Parts: sequence; C-alpha cells; structure tokens
Amino acid sequence: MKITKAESFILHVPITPPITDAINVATHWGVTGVRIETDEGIVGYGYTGTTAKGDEMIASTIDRYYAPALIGRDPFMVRRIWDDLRFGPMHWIGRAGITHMALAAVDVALWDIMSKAAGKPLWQYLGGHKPDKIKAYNTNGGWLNWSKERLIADMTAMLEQGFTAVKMKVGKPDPREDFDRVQAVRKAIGDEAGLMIDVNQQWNITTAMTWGKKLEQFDLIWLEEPLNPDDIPGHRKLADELNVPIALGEHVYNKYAFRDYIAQGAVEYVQVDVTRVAGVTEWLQVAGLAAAFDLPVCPHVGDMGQIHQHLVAATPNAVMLEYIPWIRHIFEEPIEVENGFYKLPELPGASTTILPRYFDEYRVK
Ligand SMILES: O=C(NO)[C@H](O)[C@H](O)[C@H](O)CO
Ligand SMILES: [Mg+2]
Repeated sequence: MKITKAESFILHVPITPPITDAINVATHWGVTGVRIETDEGIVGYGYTGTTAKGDEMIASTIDRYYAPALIGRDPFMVRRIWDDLRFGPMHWIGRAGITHMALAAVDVALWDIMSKAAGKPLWQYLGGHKPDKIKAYNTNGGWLNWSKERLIADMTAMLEQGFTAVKMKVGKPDPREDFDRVQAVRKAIGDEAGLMIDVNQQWNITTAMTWGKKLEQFDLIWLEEPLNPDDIPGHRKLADELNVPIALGEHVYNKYAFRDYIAQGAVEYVQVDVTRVAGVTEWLQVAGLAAAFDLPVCPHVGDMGQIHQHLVAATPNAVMLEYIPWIRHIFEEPIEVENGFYKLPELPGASTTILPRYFDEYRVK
C-alpha cells in the first residue's frame, strides 16, 4: 500500500456554553489533523486537540514538513515513518508541543489506515483486552465557570445518568472557595460516588500541600495537575505527603518525560494523551512503561475519547476514560456512553473518520 496524498485540516467545533478551567478559556475545540489517501482507496484521519489556538502552526508543520515525506511511503511502516519524521528537520525546533502534536495527527491517521485495511476496529487490531465496554468518568459538569448551584445540579445529573465518577475543576483565586465547592459537591453526591478534582496547574507547592491536606477528607479518587507540569520534584513531594493520588499527563509530551515522572514516583494515575505524545506509537510505549511500575493509565481526552476508547480497550493497565462529548457528533462512529461505560466501537479503524457535512461546516482551513 502507498500513500498518495496527505493534507492538513483545522476544524473549530463550538463549545456551548464556553467553559473555563484554572488556565484555559475554551469557546471552541480545535480538531487539527491530517487526511491521508492511499493507492488502495483507504483514507485515514488523524488529529490532535487544541483550545482552538495555535492550530495553524500545527497544520503548517504537517503540510510543509510531514506531508511531503509521506508520499509514496507504505502506511504499515508506521514505526519507521515515526522515527523519520520525529528525527527529521522539525527535531531541531521542537521535541514537544506543536511539532509533536503534528506528528500525533499523522501517526493516528496511519493506525486508522492499517486497522481499516485489516477490517478491524483499532482496539481489536491492537489486540483487545476489555471485551465489550470500558468505564467512563464525566468531566463535562464540573467547569470552573459553573456556579455552585449549576455544579451540584450537573454532578448529580451525571450520576443519575449512570456515571459512577465525576470530575470537577478547582484553582479559584481563593482556595477557600474551592474547598467550599468541593465540600458542597461531596455533600450533594453522597459518599459512594467517585469524585476527582483538577487544578490545571494553578497551585504552587505551598498551596498544594496546605489545601491538598484539607481536601483529603472528601475521599478523592485523585488530585489532578496540582503544579506546573515541569515540576517533577514538587509532584513527588505531594505524592509522598498527601493521602490522595496524584494524576497528570495531559501536559507531558513524550516517553522520556513520562519516564522521569514514573521513575521518580511523582505520578500515580498516568493520563497519557495520544494527541499530546506523538500518537498511538508513543502512547503504547508510555502505557507499557506505566505497566512496568504497576501504575494505572487513565488518558486525558485531547481527542474527546474517539481514539482513546480503542487504546483503553486494548491496554490491561488502562482502567477508565474521561468523557467530554463536545465533538462526538462530527464523527462517522461517535463515542457512545451508556450507564457509565463506553460501548466499544465496531467499525474498522480508529473512530477518527469525520462526516463530510461537519468537515465542511467547522473547517477553518
Ligand atoms: O484538564 C482537562 N481535562 O482533564 C481538560 O482537558 C481541560 O480543562 C479542557 O480541555 C479545557 O482546556
Ligand atoms: Mg486535566
């Protein structure tokens, strides 16, 4: 099989109503990726996820440097192609961020093509582990711009829909407000429901130690991204001294950085995201690294779950998956959560095929 064409795309899908966390304001989700055609008529789609900023830099990396290098290549040589692009001209200007996310999009498209050619959903092409469903937790009712009343209403509604765990954002200017909101949510949802909190990197070590300790009483599943993602020693200190597991990974870009976090005992839930590391090829390596340390993988959903549902279904130490439904409607086979569990996709491929009408409607480039 040979690649005959590779062209980037940028879609901006509205988020209604807009949401905030401690460091992001998102009015649209950026679906920036690549559509790859082959001489056997199989078309692959791969993409990375943004808050609809910087997409043009990712797209131009694909069009100017990655696409020309793909023409004529066999998609099944995916790992050789990964090395060639990773250590190509873009290596000099970036081993993370823009150039790495552009490679993620290309790599996902190649795994989409290979599994389509095999007539299998990616989770079966990789070798299935969970036979029919994977556990979900819902983030889409816990945003930092939600009023306390809306927070409580959404959290209880999501649990009534069958979710057994929900996540809320903290990181307000005054941590006492965070404490009050977490206390109110825990009171409203009862002691049985699972609850995670996500700081989105807003605290320093002093705030994290002080308020992490105070929040222990609410029996949290994890404390997510409490500090700057480059502060490994700080997260190690929190992992040692707080009685709540530390979760992070959505801002960790490659297997070496995950190695440092894992080897230094600075992470307990590994949230490796296929759209932030360079695709399926690198995601599998990080999941294997976590497995060697008996750590659970719970991916962040920069892809909004379409690809990660496959990866979690194929990975023994992947225990559950975040659910945010902002863009599911644009896909040929949208993620489907029923009674708190993702139903596994059946169509061949990585569930990245975008419906033409939405491709046109949301395309900005
Ligand atoms: O932190 C997260 N999940 O754990 C969310 O991805 C972000 O809050 C949203 O994407 C908004 O940028
Ligand atoms: Mg997060």
